Amino acid sequence: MSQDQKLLLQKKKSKRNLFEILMGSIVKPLFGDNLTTIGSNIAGLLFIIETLRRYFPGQLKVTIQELLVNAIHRLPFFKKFADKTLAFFSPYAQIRFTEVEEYRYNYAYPAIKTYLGAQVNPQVKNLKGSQMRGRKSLDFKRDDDKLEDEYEGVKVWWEVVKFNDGANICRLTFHRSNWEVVTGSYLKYVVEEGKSIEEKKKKVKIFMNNPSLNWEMSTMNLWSSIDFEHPATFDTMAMDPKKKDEIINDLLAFREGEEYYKKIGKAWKRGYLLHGPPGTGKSTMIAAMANLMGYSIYDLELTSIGNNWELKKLLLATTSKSIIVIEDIDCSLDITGERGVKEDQINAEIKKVKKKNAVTLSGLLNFIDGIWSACGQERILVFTTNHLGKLDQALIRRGRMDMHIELSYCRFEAFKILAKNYLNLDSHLLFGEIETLLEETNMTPADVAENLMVKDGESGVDGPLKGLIRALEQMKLNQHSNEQQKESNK
Ligand SMILES: Nc1ncnc2c1ncn2[C@@H]1O[C@H](COP(=O)(O)OP(=O)(O)OP(=O)(O)O)[C@@H](O)[C@H]1O
Ligand SMILES: [Mg+2]
Repeated sequence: MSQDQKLLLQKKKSKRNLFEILMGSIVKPLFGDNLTTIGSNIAGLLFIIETLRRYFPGQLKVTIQELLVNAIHRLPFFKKFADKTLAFFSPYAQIRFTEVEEYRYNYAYPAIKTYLGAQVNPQVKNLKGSQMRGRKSLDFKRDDDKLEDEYEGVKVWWEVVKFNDGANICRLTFHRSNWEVVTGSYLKYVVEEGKSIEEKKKKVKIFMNNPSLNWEMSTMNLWSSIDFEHPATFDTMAMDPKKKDEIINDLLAFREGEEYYKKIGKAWKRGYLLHGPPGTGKSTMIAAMANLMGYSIYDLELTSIGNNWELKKLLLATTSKSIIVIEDIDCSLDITGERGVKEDQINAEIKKVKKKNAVTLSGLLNFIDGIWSACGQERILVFTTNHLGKLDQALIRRGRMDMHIELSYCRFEAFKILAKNYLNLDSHLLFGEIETLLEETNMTPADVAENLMVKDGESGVDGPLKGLIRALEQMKLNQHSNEQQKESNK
């Protein structure tokens, strides 16, 4: 027999001895004198086991614990008695985290569960494995309902308790002498760690508001969502690199800005107004923003909302770390009329339809200034428009929309990014000619991109580049004849 085996045997023996001693002291009197003493002896037994459990929460064998807990739960009187007495003398304290606390969802609960689930190492015996859509790797989660954790040399014990009615709690046991560490920094650490794990796993989603006619009483039905899988990034955005860097830096500073916003006493929100002709990349930039920040998008369709109250309700149901988007703001609500813009026949028709829509400019402004500031943290608001001049100044003044971003026709700097994306080209003999033509015409990045797509049967890069030159020359001719036409009409 090896030295190790001997030691193990010795350990086992000593454990059995302790158990026998304990049991002996109880069993003997238990069956001694008469039956009337049995009740109090059972209580004594339970009391001792419960004491052991409380004094050695981590060490006691699970089977004994379960035996004890089951026995105690079947005997409410003893449980109450043991609980009260032991709570008084026990050097251990417990904190319970329930999913719902005073009728409100307890956000610490899922964070704690995520933290506990993430404590995976080779010593763990029970794991859960899963693979989410779009992921290559498998995820493993701890599947034990008990966990011993250590933080700054302090030992604590977690237990996830599932009740028959479906409610779950996470229970933390720790020595009272560690009260400061546990309630001060440890729990903060656990919740933050859990939230950051959730954050990393979170998939970016796009939410669309359901027509208010379909709403039910519950707020769950206000928005429908799907996974957001748009491939656009700032790398692939064709625009002036300096302007691009400015926007990226602004977004990143916003994300890291919690302390700064607190210091200056402003709500942690930022508004971007994207304006420019169709096909210049406004919607593409919103996708790039979402991918850069890892924020979900709430695509707000104002025309399907009945009134300002519904707008409020929708906005209050958005989560933090999100981008709330209102595309084509000039077409979404009747906010241009106040400025007396001349309307043509078609616009007048559209206005008639819009009149029915009761979301007003003041409703929207109230939201930006008031409710907007009150609803949680970290939100970005993006408006897009093709017609900056049509918008009411009140809506777009600085402070409401912090940054105005103009997306415009494709010039050479933007073209180089598209040439890299579509043809993997850094330079080419035809670039010079294209540069001059792009300066002389107004072609959108969407049209340039379309021309750079390699057509069926084409190989190499010359075909798409020459195709682009032809399209640009044609555009130049058209622009020229349009100008001549205008001149002759004068
Ligand atoms: N600046 C750009 N960089 C990269 N791709 C672009 C850019 N602008 C347009 N595109 C391409 O053109 C397509 C249309 O662009 P997008 O939908 O973003 O335009 P938009 O400005 O939102 O137009 P609209 O005003 O009509 O909504 C995109 O799918 C994208 O491939
Ligand atoms: Mg768009």
